[in-house]
Amino acid sequence: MNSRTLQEQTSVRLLDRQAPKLSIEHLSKSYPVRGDRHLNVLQDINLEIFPREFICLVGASGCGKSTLLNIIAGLTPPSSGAVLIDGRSVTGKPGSDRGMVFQGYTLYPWLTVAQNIAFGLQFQQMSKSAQREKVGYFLNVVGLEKFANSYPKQLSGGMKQRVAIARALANEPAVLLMDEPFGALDAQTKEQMQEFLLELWSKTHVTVLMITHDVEEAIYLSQRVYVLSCRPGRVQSEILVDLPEHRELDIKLAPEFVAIKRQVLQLMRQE
Ligand SMILES: Nc1ncnc2c1ncn2[C@@H]1O[C@H](COP(=O)(O)OP(=O)(O)OP(=O)(O)O)[C@@H](O)[C@H]1O
Repeated sequence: MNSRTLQEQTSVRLLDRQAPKLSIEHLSKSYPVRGDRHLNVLQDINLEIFPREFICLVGASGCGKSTLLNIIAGLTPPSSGAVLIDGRSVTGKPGSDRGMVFQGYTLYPWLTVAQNIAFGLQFQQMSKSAQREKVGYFLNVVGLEKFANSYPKQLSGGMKQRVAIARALANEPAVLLMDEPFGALDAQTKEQMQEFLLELWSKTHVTVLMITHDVEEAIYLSQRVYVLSCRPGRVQSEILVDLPEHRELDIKLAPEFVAIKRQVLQLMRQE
């Protein structure tokens, strides 16, 4: 089986002396429900993401994946526990250290592609020419130079998500957080976007945490997959995706890929 235990992976990292980019420590979240009862959505979540890792989080619907990502992004407060980026606690307001891409298209319809990408830059102390240069760079990275002056309604779903990713990356986040970014796309566009995302990740070296329902997508994109159990959401297991870093779509048919997929699916069924 192409997986290592958590202890084995941890010892490899200790040898590498690598500090985590993002750490979640003993994080729990509950929502008040009727009367004085509480719904425990997340319980004692602990996870670590190392610089330049691409990590996916999978789990059944309603197990708290979006809640966890929203807490990391600073959109929802945790009930207890901490989120650390580069060792510093960041629980609180959303910050440019955490770029977020959602499933729904969240572009500003009245702004052009270039203006959407530039949106966060105007709040930074950056000259207009530096902003233009940065927008040009990210338009190039996501392959949309020709659409700089188009409006979101003139773009396909995949193109809109490229713009959303470029907008998040332009703020140079420490971690890129993605919540089912390709969930609304048809199967073919989704595969194109997966290829695009892997290429982008190898170009930018950004650290990524992505939520997906799609186990195949999680394995294709990531180095490790966290499986969340339900009610309350807990880290049920962590699978190492021991596949070459450079991946073509055909790898999804390889026996080692299928073996990891079987392992993840079995873990998800166990819970
Ligand atoms: N603001 C809220 N108040 C009360 N309960 C909430 C709130 N937000 C989420 N929940 C509950 O928390 C649980 C987890 O929701 P969440 O959206 O995080 O799950 P998920 O794993 O992302 O689901 P899906 O995969 O279907 O998107 C659900 O039972 C949901 O009803």
